[in-house]
Amino acid sequence: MLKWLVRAIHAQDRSRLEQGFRWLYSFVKPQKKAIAGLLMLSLLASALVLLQPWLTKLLIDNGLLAGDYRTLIQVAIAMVVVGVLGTALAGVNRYLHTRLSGQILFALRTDVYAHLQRLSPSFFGQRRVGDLLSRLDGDVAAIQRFAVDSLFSAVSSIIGLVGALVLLVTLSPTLSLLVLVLIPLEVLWLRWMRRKVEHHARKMRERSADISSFLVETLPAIKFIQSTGQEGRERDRLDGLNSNYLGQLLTLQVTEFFTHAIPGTLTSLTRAAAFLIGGWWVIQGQWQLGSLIAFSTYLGMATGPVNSLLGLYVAIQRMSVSLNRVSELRLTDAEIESPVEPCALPQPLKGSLVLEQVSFAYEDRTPVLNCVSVTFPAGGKVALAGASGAGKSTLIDLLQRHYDPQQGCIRLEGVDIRTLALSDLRRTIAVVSQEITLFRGSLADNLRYARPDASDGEVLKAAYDAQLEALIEQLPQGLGTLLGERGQQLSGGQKQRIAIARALLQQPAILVLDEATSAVDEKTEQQVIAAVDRLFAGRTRILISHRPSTLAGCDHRLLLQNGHLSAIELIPTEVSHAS
Ligand SMILES: Nc1ncnc2c1ncn2[C@@H]1O[C@H](COP(=O)(O)OP(=O)(O)OP(=O)(O)O)[C@@H](O)[C@H]1O
Repeated sequence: MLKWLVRAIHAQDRSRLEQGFRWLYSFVKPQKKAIAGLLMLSLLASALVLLQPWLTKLLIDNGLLAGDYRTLIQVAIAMVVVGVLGTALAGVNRYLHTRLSGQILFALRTDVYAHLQRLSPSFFGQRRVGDLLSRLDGDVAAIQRFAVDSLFSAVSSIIGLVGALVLLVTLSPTLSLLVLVLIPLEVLWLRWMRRKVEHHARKMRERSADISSFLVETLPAIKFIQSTGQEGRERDRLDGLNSNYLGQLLTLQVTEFFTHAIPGTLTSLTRAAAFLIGGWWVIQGQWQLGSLIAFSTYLGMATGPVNSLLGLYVAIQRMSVSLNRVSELRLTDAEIESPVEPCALPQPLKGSLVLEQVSFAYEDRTPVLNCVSVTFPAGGKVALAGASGAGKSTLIDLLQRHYDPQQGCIRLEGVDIRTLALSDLRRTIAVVSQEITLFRGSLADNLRYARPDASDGEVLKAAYDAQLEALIEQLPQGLGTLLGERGQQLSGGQKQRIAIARALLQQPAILVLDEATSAVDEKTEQQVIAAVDRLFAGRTRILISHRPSTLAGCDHRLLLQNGHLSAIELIPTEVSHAS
């Protein structure tokens, strides 16, 4: 079944699509019972729909034309009962269907999101956020719609088609031959059109991703755009992107229109032919009027499902485009994985870090670190200096395993960090970097981000230690004040101190301050560093800064230059000295 489906789609990368379908099926499978229940309801609903024209036939032939008023009343009551039952069933169906759709949609989206969480910064560096958004949102929804809606549409179409065909043949086997001409013609047409629809659907999703990317990029930069007076240019860019999208949308609409219009016209022609032939028989007295009306209704009911079954083909094409785009994300391997059986962190953890012959280069770039060996002694306060772009932040990224070195090894307390659980490693080394991440929520929520279980007292103490007292007093609801999106109402220095308070709460064995106090004045910086020294006395601290005053109080000083680390002052190291 799967292989047939993949072959039918004519995908370029069949194995990826096959994997995509398997993935999709793993979400549909647990809902088997709910799906079976809904299918039963659909079956009942379809049977009720099929019953209506037959009741009309009985009403005309056995009631009206036969002059039998009793039958007329009975059929009319039956029609009301069938109508009410059908409406009730449709309501229940709709509720259960929406619930099932939602459950599958959210499970799919959470799964893709969880996979993205495992990918390294280099993946996100190469991707546009807008494109990721459109895959997580639009494409996942398109896949879910296919998985649930199309399944039910297919089942009710098949029931409708088979039921209508049986009733057509019952009413007139000869006239039913018309369907044999109609269906092959429709199939031929739709086979021809399907590639065009697939092509235009893919293009349209790409244009939509362009708009999302534009908005994601420019909305956070509105202030910069205003300062540089480029509002008009950005509006023009958006106009351009909008008209590209509209152009593609219209092309798709026109293609889809013709895809469905021709089968629709063929259906009308067939019905007209049925009326001409069947009508002649009625005039000749060879057939009953009720039968002709019922036949014409069933003919519409038979061609409807044929159209939607063939439309399903188009839906599969479109869904396969989305499934491919989502599969591409899902099949991107995480470069950094937690080991299957991680080593336990040595206890008590003193916090020594050793780099042994570490070399690292970003893809296709010159090496940032070249055979670097160095020890960050447990409990020491080490300054890491170096020109902008020398690779200081990269070195810190290696410590937290956002990347792995191409050569050499990094040891925490003598243990290769690649053998540790990622969560243990990252909990042990807290990094306060230049870019501060703040989320929607209160100041207290943001402070306890890395330690959600911290008590109010602990949060307040960490905030005071990070010199946030003045800010808390100034905010209308103190720690409970909502910070808004990305903490835009805060100064750079305030954000930095929030990040330091977070690290204080986390109580890591190793604390890295990567230009973490660059935005505060020197006096506040001295106070923050003094608090860090007091609270982290005996723990390993690595300070990166361009300010001599920040680096002055360090036990050891290192200079990163041209991929090599040299000691400004001697640091005892077990492996070799700073190379
Ligand atoms: N994701 C990346 N992909 C490719 N190259 C990168 C990436 N991140 C950084 N680089 C490059 O690696 C080099 C080191 O960058 P890094 O950010 O580590 O320097 P830094 O010493 O921390 O600089 P600064 O003091 O300005 O923060 C730079 O040349 C930078 O352009």
